[in-house]
Amino acid sequence: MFTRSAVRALTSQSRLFSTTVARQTKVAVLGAGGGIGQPLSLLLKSDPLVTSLSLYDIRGAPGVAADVSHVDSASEVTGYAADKLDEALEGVQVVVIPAGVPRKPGMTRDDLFNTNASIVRDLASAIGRVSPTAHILVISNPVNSTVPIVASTLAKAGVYNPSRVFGVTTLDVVRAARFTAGIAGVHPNDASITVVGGHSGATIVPLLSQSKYGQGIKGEVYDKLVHRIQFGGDEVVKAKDGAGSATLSMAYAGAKFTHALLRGLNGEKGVITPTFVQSPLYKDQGIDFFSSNVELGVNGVEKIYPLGPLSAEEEKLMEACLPELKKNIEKGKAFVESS
Ligand SMILES: NC(=O)C1=CN([C@@H]2O[C@H](COP(=O)(O)OP(=O)(O)OC[C@H]3O[C@@H](n4cnc5c(N)ncnc54)[C@H](O)[C@@H]3O)[C@@H](O)[C@H]2O)C=CC1
Ligand SMILES: O=C([O-])CC(=O)C(=O)O
Repeated sequence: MFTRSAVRALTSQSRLFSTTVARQTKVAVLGAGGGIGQPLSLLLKSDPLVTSLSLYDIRGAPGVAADVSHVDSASEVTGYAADKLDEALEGVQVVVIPAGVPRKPGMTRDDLFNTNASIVRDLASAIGRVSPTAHILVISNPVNSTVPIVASTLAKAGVYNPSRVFGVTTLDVVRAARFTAGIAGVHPNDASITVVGGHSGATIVPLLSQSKYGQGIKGEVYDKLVHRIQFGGDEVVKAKDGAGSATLSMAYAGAKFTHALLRGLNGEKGVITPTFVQSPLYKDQGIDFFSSNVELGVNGVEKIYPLGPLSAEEEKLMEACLPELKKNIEKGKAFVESS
């Protein structure tokens, strides 16, 4: 006999992987040995839309692969050591990248740029060479810069397709639903919130006014909620006290976004979620990449939705978001230009 909370847990589990129809999809995780990479690999092993899982890291991927491969789902798992990147990328349709260093207390995501920019550039360059038509899901921070780095690296190699490069901002969406549901006293599944902009502090803009349960939250409670959504990452960095940043919730969010993309690639219609992509929405202000609701389909990005009506508070949040986002994007592009 299931308790009510057990039934709820099963229901939300089935929300993570809501489809059982399978097609042949090979997914690679680059950085599979890390804090995100390991649980993400486990979750992807359980995804019925993944038929083959290719796990790569400069350290430890064969061990993670041996471990995860014993899980009794249908997919095949192979691990690749540091010198086997090209083999890991052979024939993949989707590449998820959580490779790179995480924050310590007192650091911003931008402080990771110097280390992670070259890691992401070199991985993108290998993808462009070995699997140029793969869909690339970038988790490595700072996402506002690493996504332009991937795009510019592929463009330099002559293989860039903007429909196939995504910054994973799903953790912001997951947090927004969880935190809003906590205030409204409802299940997070009912409190879905569109989060737009980018993935760092002020560039994270939750559109609470467009949500049934978000729109009633006002005053100090609203301000605190917005701050918590924008700085949820810092909350985890502080609590981990030098041992890294969000890994488990990020693995969940990464698996959720990957599954959404696989549903779209599988031909399902109406798969819509926020993600950071090359976007026309603020192009007139010199901002080429932006996160908003995107319909995912057989080609990757099928349709980029406009933001819809914003409240006065959200207009102000957007004013703070845009200049910072623009700077982060330009920094990423300039890095590849000068490489
Ligand atoms: N997009 C988002 O919402 C989030 C992004 N992140 C970011 O994800 C990244 C990874 O975080 P964690 O897993 O906690 O770090 P971690 O240090 O635990 O794992 C990173 C892994 O990347 C591997 N790696 C380093 N260079 C590599 C290369 N050239 N090729 C392949 N693998 C390589 C390392 O060996 C390590 O196993 C960080 O940049 C972090 O800031 C973290 C949480 C949320
Ligand atoms: O805060 C960090 O550095 C990791 C991250 O992106 C998040 O948790 O949102």
